[in-house]
Amino acid sequence: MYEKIAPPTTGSRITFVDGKPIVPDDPIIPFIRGDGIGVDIWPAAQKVIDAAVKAAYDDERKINWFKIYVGDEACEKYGTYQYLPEDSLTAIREYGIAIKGPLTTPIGGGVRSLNVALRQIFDLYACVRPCRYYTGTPSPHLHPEKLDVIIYRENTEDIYLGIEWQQGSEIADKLIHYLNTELIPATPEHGKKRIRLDSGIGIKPISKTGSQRLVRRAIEHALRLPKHKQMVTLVHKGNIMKYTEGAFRDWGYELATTEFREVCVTERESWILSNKEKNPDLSIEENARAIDPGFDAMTTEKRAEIIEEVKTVLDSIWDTHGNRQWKDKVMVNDRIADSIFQQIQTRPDEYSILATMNLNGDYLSDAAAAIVGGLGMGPGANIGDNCAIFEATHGTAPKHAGLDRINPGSLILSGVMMLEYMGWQEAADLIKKGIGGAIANRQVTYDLARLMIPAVDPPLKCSEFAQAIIDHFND
Ligand SMILES: NC(=O)C1=CN([C@@H]2O[C@H](COP(=O)(O)OP(=O)(O)OC[C@H]3O[C@@H](n4cnc5c(N)ncnc54)[C@H](OP(=O)(O)O)[C@@H]3O)[C@@H](O)[C@H]2O)C=CC1
Ligand SMILES: O=C(O)CCC(=O)C(=O)O
Ligand SMILES: [Mg+2]
Repeated sequence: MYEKIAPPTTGSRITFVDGKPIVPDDPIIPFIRGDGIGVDIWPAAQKVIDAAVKAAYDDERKINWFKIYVGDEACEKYGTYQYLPEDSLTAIREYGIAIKGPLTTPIGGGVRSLNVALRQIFDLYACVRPCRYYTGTPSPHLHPEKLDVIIYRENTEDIYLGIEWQQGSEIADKLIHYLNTELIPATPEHGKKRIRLDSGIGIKPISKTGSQRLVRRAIEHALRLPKHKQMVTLVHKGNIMKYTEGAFRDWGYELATTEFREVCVTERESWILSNKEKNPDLSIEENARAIDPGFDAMTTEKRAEIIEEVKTVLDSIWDTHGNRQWKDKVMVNDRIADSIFQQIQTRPDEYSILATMNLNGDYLSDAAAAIVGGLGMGPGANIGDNCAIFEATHGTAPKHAGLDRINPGSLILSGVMMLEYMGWQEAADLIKKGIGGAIANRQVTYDLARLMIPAVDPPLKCSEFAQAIIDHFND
């Protein structure tokens, strides 16, 4: 079945039932070392994960690692441009859960991004990136501990579909001509707009299916959080792009108020309900005026729409959500993408799960990681219904490769996410404790060392940081 690799001779397969992994005590887990700093951070992460499993379960549980090849290492083993060999895809398909170091986006060879290709091949539609603060981590913010968010980033469409045509290519020219002469003139709202003839063209598809399955996972995750963190914020630029970004928001709300009706309340619904709770005699129109301060300046139609909204909310959910019952539900709200970048800095504690389309989530996950210590502390998971691949938020950081200096924290924390996903919480908790202990004792790599006051000099090496984490398991 495999051309150049062989699975470990001991261990069992992880299987999936209804989108959930069924994990044996001796799972076989494929790993991709990764390019660039992969040579440094993967061995460090593997050592910490193995030590945590051993410390938590002694010999009752053990991961049987299966080395597979993607990226530069794959080209060495399988030949030029063999970045993504079939062997590796078969292994991930067979064993269900994998973990990987970062991969360089190759130039040539017909592959855009190996990282994106893996997410698409296995339909890993939810890119989950938690950003939480470990005490003692240096940060440019006064209160980084107030940020504790989980980004749910759609992982298969938007720019990740990568459908675009180069400026000057035959198809780009044809498409521009067709748009300028047929489609745009046939759409009155586009008026006299025209696409410049020397444009490259990219397509931004946002589907209802893709949006709702992502938001579904985000709401399900919110339901597992403590009450005060049960909140999902739909991040979008719907004020500018109604039918893609705005539709993502609308489909998110639709899902929350249908499939999750009993357990969700939207922000606007909560205003309507609480207005009536504060003043039971409030008329529908007064309530509408209170939720929309610009009410009196609106057109008659718009006012009627808001009055209808208030009436529908009170008629349909007052019994189940009124009288403060909504306070026990998952709060679903939305924020414009540019605004959320300042909100996570100025009012971080008002957010919990941020559900985003692809591009917004890419930017937001690096920015949020910066608040809690930088990319060295930014873990991630790509989750689908039959497979999951765990990896850090950052890339291959080539200038640091092979120097045993980079921070492995991001991949180690991705390992924590993997253990939690497997239900091996005790091992995950040991690692989190170890990371907290190492940082609190100022045992850190260069990235955190240079920001600490006073600076830590010399910083720990990558491998030494891994050992320090293990040494702090039992603090
Ligand atoms: N999922 C993946 O595998 C991803 C792959 N990539 C790919 O990686 C390659 C390099 O991308 P690039 O733009 O340089 O971005 P990177 O994320 O690789 O690195 C940018 C900078 O971020 C900091 N950084 C990254 N990782 C760490 C870490 N573990 N610890 C501490 N600091 C860290 C370093 O900053 P400093 O030097 O200032 O300390 C580094 O120079 C490209 O080919 C890109 O396509 C990019 C993103 C994700
Ligand atoms: O694969 C790449 O080159 C970029 C991926 C990326 O930026 C991400 O996953 O956040
Ligand atoms: Mg990115």
